[in-house]
Amino acid sequence: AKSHMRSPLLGLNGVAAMKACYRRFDPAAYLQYNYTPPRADFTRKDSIVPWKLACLHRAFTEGDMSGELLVDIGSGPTLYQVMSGCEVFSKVLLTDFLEVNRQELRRWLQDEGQCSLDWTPYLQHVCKLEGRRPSAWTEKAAKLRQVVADILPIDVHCSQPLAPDALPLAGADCLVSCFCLESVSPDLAAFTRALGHIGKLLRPGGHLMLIGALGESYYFAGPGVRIPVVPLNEAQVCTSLKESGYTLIRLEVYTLTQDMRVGVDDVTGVFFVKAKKD
Ligand SMILES: C[S@@+](CC[C@H](N)C(=O)[O-])C[C@H]1O[C@@H](n2cnc3c(N)ncnc32)[C@H](O)[C@@H]1O
Ligand SMILES: O=[N+]([O-])c1ccc2c(c1)CN[C@@H](CO)C2
Repeated sequence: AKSHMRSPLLGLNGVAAMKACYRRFDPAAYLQYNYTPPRADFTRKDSIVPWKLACLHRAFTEGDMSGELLVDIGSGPTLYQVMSGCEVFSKVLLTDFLEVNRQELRRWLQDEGQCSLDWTPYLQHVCKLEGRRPSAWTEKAAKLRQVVADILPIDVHCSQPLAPDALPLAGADCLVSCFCLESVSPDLAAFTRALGHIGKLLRPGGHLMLIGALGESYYFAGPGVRIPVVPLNEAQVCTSLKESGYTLIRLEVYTLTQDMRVGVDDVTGVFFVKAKKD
């Protein structure tokens, strides 16, 4: 007899259910949905990706950074989030939960084979933000390939998200994390716990750059791959940061215009946080 259909997620705890969802994450589709026009349109001032790159550029270059090691938490298949930081820190570690994403990053970094997205326009845009001519993008690509030391597995729901020997004892000097915590947590409490877990990877006085979704309850990570998201508002982000031992330096918010809502999620805004670990 046909075994009755059982939802694969029933009976799993919230974190396990989220991990089951991520088994269907499709890097190429994810990049197509979020990192091509209109959301990544460098000819438009109101496009989301240029806004994110401007926030990161300012945060990394306003003179309060120190140290050598930058760690990106939940990198996914994207590199934009370290294109400013790679000029400030001598060592960058990328991390992700899924091997398919780590493979995507490795393909670009080892400059071999077809990548799912051409990062050239991103490199050129960040060069422009740095006052360099866009043709310097080849130098920035070389810089990025030179400073990225490794691409590591990570699980932000573990109290120790990385392998024990992944970081120096003192911890990282800076963390960046974009659209990870709220997209991998079953609820606000788990989001806040994960924020605390990654905080343990950061040295006291180190900085956290956090980009995330506001008011989002789901997103598609491929055709029919619907992933639940913890819907956050600004106040919850600030409270979670405080509860997890960070001091807020700056919070900036981007509100999506109608044409940025392309049907791949129900996100209403994007937050950028620069914070310092107490
Ligand atoms: C929405 S994507 C964000 C990707 C990228 N940082 C960006 O800015 O677009 C969320 C990422 O979190 C990763 N992820 C899923 N579960 C995770 C976990 N338990 N710990 C850390 N990362 C996880 C996924 O593999 C995915 O790459
Ligand atoms: O507009 N964007 O640049 C952009 C980039 C990535 C993501 C979103 C929006 C919204 N959904 C999240 C996953 O929860 C992923």
